[in-house]
Amino acid sequence: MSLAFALEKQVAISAVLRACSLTSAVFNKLVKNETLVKGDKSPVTVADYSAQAVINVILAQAFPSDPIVGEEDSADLRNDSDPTSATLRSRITELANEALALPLRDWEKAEWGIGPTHGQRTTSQLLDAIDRGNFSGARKGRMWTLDPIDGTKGFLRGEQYAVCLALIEDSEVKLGVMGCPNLPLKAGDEAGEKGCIFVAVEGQGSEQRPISSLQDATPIHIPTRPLSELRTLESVEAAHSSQSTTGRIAQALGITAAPVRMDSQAKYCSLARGDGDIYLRMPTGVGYVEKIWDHAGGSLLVTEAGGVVSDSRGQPLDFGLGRTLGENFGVIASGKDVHPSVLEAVRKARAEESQKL
Ligand SMILES: Nc1ncnc2c1ncn2[C@@H]1O[C@H](COP(=O)(O)O)[C@@H](O)[C@H]1OP(=O)(O)O
Ligand SMILES: [Mg+2]
Ligand SMILES: [Mg+2]
Ligand SMILES: [Mg+2]
Repeated sequence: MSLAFALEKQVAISAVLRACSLTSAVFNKLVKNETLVKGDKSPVTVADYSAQAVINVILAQAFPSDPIVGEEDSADLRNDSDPTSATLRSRITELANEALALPLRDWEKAEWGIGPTHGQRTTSQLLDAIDRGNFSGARKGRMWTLDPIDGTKGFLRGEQYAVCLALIEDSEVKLGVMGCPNLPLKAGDEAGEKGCIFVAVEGQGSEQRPISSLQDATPIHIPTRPLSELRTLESVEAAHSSQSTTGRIAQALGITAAPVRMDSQAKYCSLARGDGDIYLRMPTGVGYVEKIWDHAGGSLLVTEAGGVVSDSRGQPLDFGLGRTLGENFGVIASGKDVHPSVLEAVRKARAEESQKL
């Protein structure tokens, strides 16, 4: 008898790996006019669009009736009066076709829409594939959620980013697959091999595999450490999480080590394998609403590694509200044993901040 979600896991790993090979290749060749600035002022590159196209083509072929909540849409690419738009479209077509046509690994199946035997997809088919990600989310039923490049700013700096795909059923995350092409296999080993994929399935645990050697799955667990040795993990971008609030929380916990800052869900991955202990994401108060694709896979990876993920009030993240997590109360993730102390420190930090107002 095969384990639950065995096929979904294989397809998701294949899709994420193909997207990772694309994003790694693009980074070295990205030229200036291949980045757009979206309505919310965040950057998006040809790599984000083509990675979403690749993953959505594969999901559509393997699971044709599954809806997808994906970050990107093709609206900015369909502007016929803008010459940049045409350049981006042809680059995306080339990149996505290249990644889809890569040779099949021994466990991959051509019926997932991949491998050299499939013909080239047209630009129109690929833009439509990107737009398969326009599902609005739902409390009931099955859906995928995709962030083709989480941490686009990290990607552009040559630092951390993650290709993140998760399967949700009835608001619960069942499967998470995250590819981190720039993450060292061992924390801090910048000179060593980079490129990890993290996989979690509900009830089956969390694992890390080297991108270069996929068969070597290592189960990962959050270690137990004394409070005095804990390190916090937070965003590089001060606009994404209040560094003054996270500083107060760390202080209330008696943590003296500097925070480990990195972009993307690589923070959840680092926490799950014990490279940091407490992921703090505190609202900056400018009305940003967190999106489900930024937390679905990472939160399952942490819970399956023995941790707890909640908002800053201790409430579970709700993946059934639509494309967003609703009102932003932040995210707090850590090992089970320290989580209550972190929530207490959050309460203390908040009280101090309100006294200062
Ligand atoms: N103002 C904001 N506040 C919080 N998160 C944001 C904001 N703007 C963009 N993001 C998203 O936060 C995530 C990265 O945060 P971080 O790396 O700091 O953890 C990304 O998903 C990024 O989107 P994107 O996927 O476009 O990079
Ligand atoms: Mg983005
Ligand atoms: Mg993101
Ligand atoms: Mg993104």
